Amino acid sequence: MAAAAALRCNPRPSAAVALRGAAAAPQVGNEAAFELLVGATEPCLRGRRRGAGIRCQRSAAASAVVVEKKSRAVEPAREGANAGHTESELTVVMKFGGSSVASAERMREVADLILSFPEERPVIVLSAMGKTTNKLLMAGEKAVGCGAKNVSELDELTFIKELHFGTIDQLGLDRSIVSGLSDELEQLLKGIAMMKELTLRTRDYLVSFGECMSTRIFAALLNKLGVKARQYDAFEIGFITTDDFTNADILEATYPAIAKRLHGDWVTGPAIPIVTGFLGKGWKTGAITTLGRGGSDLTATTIGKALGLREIQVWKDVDGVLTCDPNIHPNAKPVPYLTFDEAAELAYFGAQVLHPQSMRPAREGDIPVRVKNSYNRRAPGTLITKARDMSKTVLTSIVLKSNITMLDIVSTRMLGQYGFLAKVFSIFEDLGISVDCVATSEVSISLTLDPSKLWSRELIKQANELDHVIEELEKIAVVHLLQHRSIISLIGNVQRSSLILEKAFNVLRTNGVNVQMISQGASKVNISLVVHDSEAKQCVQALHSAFFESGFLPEVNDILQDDSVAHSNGTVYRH
Ligand SMILES: Nc1ncnc2c1ncn2[C@@H]1O[C@H](COP(=O)(O)OP(=O)(O)O)[C@@H](O)[C@H]1O
Ligand SMILES: N[C@@H](CC(=O)OP(=O)(O)O)C(=O)O
Repeated sequence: MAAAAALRCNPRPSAAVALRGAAAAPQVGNEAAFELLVGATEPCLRGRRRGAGIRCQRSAAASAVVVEKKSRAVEPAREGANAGHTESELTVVMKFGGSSVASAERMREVADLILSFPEERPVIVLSAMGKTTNKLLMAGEKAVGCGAKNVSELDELTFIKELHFGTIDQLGLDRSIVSGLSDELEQLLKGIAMMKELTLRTRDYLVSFGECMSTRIFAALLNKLGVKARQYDAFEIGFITTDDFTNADILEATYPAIAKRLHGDWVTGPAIPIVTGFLGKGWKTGAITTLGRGGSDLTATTIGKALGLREIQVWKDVDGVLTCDPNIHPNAKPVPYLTFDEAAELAYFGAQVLHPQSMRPAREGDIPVRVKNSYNRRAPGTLITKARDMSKTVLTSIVLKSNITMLDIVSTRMLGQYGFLAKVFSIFEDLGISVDCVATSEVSISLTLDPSKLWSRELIKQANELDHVIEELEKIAVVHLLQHRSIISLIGNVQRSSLILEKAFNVLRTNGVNVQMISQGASKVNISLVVHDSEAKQCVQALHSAFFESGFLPEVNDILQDDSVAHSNGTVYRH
């Protein structure tokens, strides 16, 4: 890990540039759109400098792990069709999640959506189709115990094959695009069945088939439509990660590597890059890694920073980031603007809509992120930028993270007061466990364990690991383990914390809820309240009604009622 850390170098902020709106462009025919997409002759003056995000020095070690191999790429149908138009640069990255590309019909829709922005030269990042990742994981779990001869009959494998081959048939494409991968997948499942074991490394290899198949199908579709596209597996073009299977971190060497590859290919033969989201390559093992569930958002922001693009767009199945999870409250409303800090906090504390780490490259590269709805293109979505006018903002969004573990740690006074806090945190450091919410006094600490780390390492399931933490802490303290707790995070303007807390506690008292811990992050955008799981949903619903539906935040409602959205350069367009 020390060597991995050495590969990182400090990101530099890049100069802000004017934003051009992603206003709905007039529809054009596919051929015309193709010419516009890949054939514009003028240099991209409005965009960012290419590779603005790649100034980091590449160490010898980093160079050694950069993968330049070209393989498994679907070659464009019209190679060379735009020779002589190589001055243009890629402008945006557009990421489409599993729900956006869940079927043949959705793939057609997404192709049409991309072509409706003929002025853009996009990099496309795709997730696996629909629920493919879940199905692959389930197939792997079942394979462990089903015996090699029964693998072909697994419902999940049948589902995955039918989904992908069915989509190919409906789109009029050639089954050979994914037949090799489909065979390889079945072989892998047989291997798992024979070994009776599914390691984290094998899980990552297993789930990679989802993105590898969806991108091949989509690239072939665009090529069939006459729009030159080229498929890329992220792990073959320089996405270098730590070897933390199922939750790998992107290493700094990634930025220059992917900028070189994507830009280089674009210049020599323009074709829309279609890149697998979610996947990388472990720098030591050379094996396929994944970036944690929902990791395609991070793939997109990494590409945005690497290429210094004008904008990063993440297309979802909701009208942007909402005031709370729509599954908890059906009246959740889109939030028009967020800062990177707000979005990062929101994602970190459990809003499924964005990957927890995805804001980091965007913030480092100062590249605006737009969250849009691929099912409702005209909805303005959410624009996430470095700064925004917070003067009228009180609360932006309410986030719930359930089933977290809380520890109450009270000193036995064996150590001095100074030593106590240091010792407690050194135990977490030694065990490699992050904590998120913390409240302390001189002799006691309440804390919650980092949910994102818990998910990836399945710490709760691995009771041994939790026991180990407690065992170590009990050498210096009395420890109470409190499970089935929820963190309710109030994301907004903590400069107005008294107002937020007054309102929130009023609501909670009215609902008879006792808050077990409060923590106000140094980031100044988040107040976290810990309550029991059994009360959490009801609390979020009551808080949402009080803050967003009762006229308490008239200025927010004013913004939401206005169907216009302002861009960060101050221009406003109407839908
Ligand atoms: N605050 C929130 N705003 C928007 N969506 C949210 C929020 N919290 C949870 N969600 C859920 O996140 C989903 C979108 O995220 P995700 O499924 O990862 O999208 P995709 O697969 O398209 O990338 C929505 O369908 C919604 O159910
Ligand atoms: N397919 C992966 C990666 C991903 O980003 O998916 P989505 O964009 O659909 O959340 C997952 O399900 O986790």
